[in-house]
Amino acid sequence: MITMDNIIREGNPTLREVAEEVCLPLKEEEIVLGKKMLEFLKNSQDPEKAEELHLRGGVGLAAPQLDISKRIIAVHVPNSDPEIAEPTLSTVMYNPKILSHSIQEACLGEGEGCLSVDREVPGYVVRHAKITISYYDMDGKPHKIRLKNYESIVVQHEIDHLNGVMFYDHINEKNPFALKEGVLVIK
Ligand SMILES: OCN(O)CCCc1ccccc1
Ligand code: NI
Repeated sequence: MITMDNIIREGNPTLREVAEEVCLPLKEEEIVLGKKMLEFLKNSQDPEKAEELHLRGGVGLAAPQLDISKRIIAVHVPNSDPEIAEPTLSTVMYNPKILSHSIQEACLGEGEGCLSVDREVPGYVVRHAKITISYYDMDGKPHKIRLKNYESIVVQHEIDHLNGVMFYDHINEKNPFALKEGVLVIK
């Protein structure tokens, strides 16, 4: 089971590498890794398990954060409506790729954090508002989906990890809360 001890922190060079694509058909160990990454996210969002295992809550995780430089990410985004148990996006993505994106940009109103960054880094992380991505799932099945709002932001944060990019690389150093005209601020 993955715990915080398995997550490497900023300063580890793996976080600045461009990760390798995985080959199809997926190796058993790559499928098992994906399942463990998703399990970690679910545990991190379960109050009892998170406390018991000392987990920071996470909605996404990328293999390089486990010191595995492969293009594998997991996302588990709960529904913003607490009445709805079904997550809005819960999957493992192999070789995720942004095929196209909106001109419009967006950012989270509260900024971003990262399980590999043990400090607050205030500021707007401006990203594409909408993206169309392709990826393979754990069964090796190809997908092409469009994402917007919070899900789009999370997946871009994770794909950044596959390219050695950290969220604070996007923050305007001079004025972290500078916002160009028309950028959508997601609450
Ligand atoms: O890479 C995963 N991670 O460090 C956990 C936090 C994920 C995340 C947090 C804020 C906005 C987008 C994504
Ligand atoms: Ni991160």
